[in-house]
Amino acid sequence: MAFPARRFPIRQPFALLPPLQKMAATPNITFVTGNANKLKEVQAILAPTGISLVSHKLDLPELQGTTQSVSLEKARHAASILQRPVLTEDTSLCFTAMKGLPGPYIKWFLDSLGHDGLNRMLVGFDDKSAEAVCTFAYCKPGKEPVIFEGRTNGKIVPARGPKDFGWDPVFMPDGFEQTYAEMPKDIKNTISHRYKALQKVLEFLKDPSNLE
Ligand SMILES: O=c1nc[nH]c2c1ncn2[C@H]1C[C@H](O)[C@@H](COP(=O)(O)OP(=O)(O)OP(=O)(O)O)O1
Ligand SMILES: [Mg+2]
Repeated sequence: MAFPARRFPIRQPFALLPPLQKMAATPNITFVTGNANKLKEVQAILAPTGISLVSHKLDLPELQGTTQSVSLEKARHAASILQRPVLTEDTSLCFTAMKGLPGPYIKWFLDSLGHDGLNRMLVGFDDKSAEAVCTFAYCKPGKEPVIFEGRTNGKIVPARGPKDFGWDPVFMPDGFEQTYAEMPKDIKNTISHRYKALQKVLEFLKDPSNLE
């Protein structure tokens, strides 16, 4: 008997992470980002929790430094401008062969070099592996932010799939034959760097004392 084709090819057994659970108390969270695609993914991942997300578009200055320091500073800045608790997020793409670069500077590399240029950066290296890193920061005005990180390993491949979200077409997560761009959104949203970071954000939000 022929088995139906998989909706998404899997190279090795891969456990999808569980959808996030509904929360008892559902706080209103102000998520500050200038990126509409990030916002859509965060809303989709949080939908089962009942959390309502108020989004605020601010063009925040991004200091140079590690992913963590960029993220901390974005959150401090947003909380001080809006004078309310905020959630911000910074995304890095780290090439192993380049010891973690472009990292938090991926936005500028992608803007200048495009998908093809990101592949060309690795032409001289056998190791095409990369790590997608998502760092959320939650900050109350005048307080120190708390950060939550999610990481997904994969490799850099020639662009495949829709080109509407950043470097999705050139990132193929480990265990899959499809790039982030090719796979259905509901699959990306259960394996992604963003999903894993949001799991940790939710653990934190479950404790009401963290929100006071
Ligand atoms: O899941 C993703 N899949 C593919 N590409 C992605 C993803 N997530 C962020 N990206 C892109 C957007 C930007 O080119 C860079 C991160 O830069 P990053 O500063 O975090 O984002 P951003 O400036 O667009 O929005 P924000 O206002 O939240 O800082 O990687
Ligand atoms: Mg940014």
